[in-house]
Parts: sequence; structure tokens; C-alpha cells
Amino acid sequence: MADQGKLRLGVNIDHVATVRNARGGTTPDPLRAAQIAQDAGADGITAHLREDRRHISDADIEGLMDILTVPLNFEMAATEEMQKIALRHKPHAVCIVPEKREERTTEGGLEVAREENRLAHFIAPLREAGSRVSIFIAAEQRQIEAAHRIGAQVVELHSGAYCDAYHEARFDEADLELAKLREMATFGHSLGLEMHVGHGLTYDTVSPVAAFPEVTELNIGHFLIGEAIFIGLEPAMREMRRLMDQARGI
Ligand SMILES: CC(=O)[C@@H](O)[C@H](O)COP(=O)(O)O
Ligand SMILES: NCC(=O)COP(=O)(O)O
Repeated sequence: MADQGKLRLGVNIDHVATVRNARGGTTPDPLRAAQIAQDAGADGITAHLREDRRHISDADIEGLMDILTVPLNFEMAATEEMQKIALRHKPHAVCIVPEKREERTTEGGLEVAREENRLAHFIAPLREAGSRVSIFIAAEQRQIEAAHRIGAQVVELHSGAYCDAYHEARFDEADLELAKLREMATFGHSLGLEMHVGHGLTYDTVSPVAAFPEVTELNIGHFLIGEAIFIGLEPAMREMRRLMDQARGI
């Protein structure tokens, strides 16, 4: 099981499947990436089964459930189809994320405040099945309060706005987005929620987020898989782990 003391690194393997699906074949195999990440010390594996299956497939999820000895964080939209799949597999964790077919990547967070009643009923069976329920939201107080009210155990703050601003040299905006993440990590923790952060994190943006004392898990994928093309997944993870530990003074 993952070490509960340190800041956990969840490795998202979605974009290994993106490369595989580019040719419609079987390689590179996301399960091989998951095994390498697990052997390299990943505290968890994250995989997003999108409605359009643009990257992770149903078979990938089946395979991950068979091979993983670290927790699987199953990302999914709040649909009946995905609920059935999650209840069949009963992964360690489910993370409810917004999805639009036309989007290139996950834009924004789940609008929990707009559909509290539906989402409360949607996540109840998932919790009862033993999966830890996380909600992927923007760093907004009203979304965190709504996530808490519907019974989510975890909130994952969307760090895309911070990371995009940083990498587009909009540094004042990046500072503002980082301040929002910091403030909402503290606020969510004060409600008793477990606080995670993910989306767009890179070597350049991870350290200030890793330094947030209330955050217990970072989910990182696209950047790590990109780095793996050049230096391999294990070395890429090792550097990310070094930066995370350095940020925590370890
Ligand atoms: C929810 C999240 O931020 C990531 O898991 C992201 O979904 C990666 O997949 P996409 O790039 O397809 O959105
Ligand atoms: N929930 C965020 C995640 O799993 C990874 O996001 P990214 O690093 O692929 O952008």
C-alpha cells in the first residue's frame, strides 16, 4: 500500500494510450507503463476512461485491476455507464471529472454546486462499494463546499490554469492561480477533505504546489509520459519525486 506519510505521486498513464491509439495497435502498452511506474515507486496509478475512449480503454482498466498492487484512481464522468463500470471493478478510488467530447483535455472542474442532488445520489453507491470518492474541481470555495456536502472524501484541485499561465509566461496570473490553489487547499482541509492537486504539472510548476502542507497527493501524467519519451519513465518519475521531496524539505 502507498506510504500514508509522504506526499503521494499518482502517475496518470492516459497518454501512453494516446500514442498506442494513434496507430490502433497494441503498443506502447499502458499496462507496461503502469508496471514500470509501480516498480519505480508510484504511490498510485491514475487512468481516465473517457466516454469516447480516446485513450484508456475498457480492457486497459480490466488489465490494471489485475496487475496493480498500488491503488488505482479511476477517473470517470458522472454517467450511468461509468458508474456501472466502477461498481463492477470497485477500484481503490474513483475521481469524478467533467467531460466534453469536443475538448482536447479536461477543461475546468466539475460543476458540483450546480448539480449537488444528482451527484450526491451518484456517488453514494460508489462509496458504499468501498471506493474512495474524489471530485475534480476548480479551486473555488463554493465547489469545495458542495463537494463536502455531497459526501466526497477527497477533492482534487485542477491546477491547469496555474500551469498554463506559467508556461505561457503569464507569471502574474500564474501567481494568482497558485494563491487560489493554496487558499483552497487550506480551506478544503479545514472541512476534513483529503486534498489532491492535478493537471498540467511539470518540473517547473510542481514545487510550489508540493509545498502545500494540506495536499496529500499529486496526480501527474501528460508531462511525465512526454519526458519518458526522452529519458524513460523511471528517470522521469525519479526527478519529479526529487522535486516533490525537496519542496517538502525531505
Ligand atoms: C482529469 C485530468 O486532469 C487528467 O486525468 C486528464 O483527464 C488527462 O486526460 P485528458 O488529457 O484526456 O483530459
Ligand atoms: N487528474 C490529473 C491527472 O490525472 C493528470 O493530469 P495531467 O498531468 O495528465 O495533465
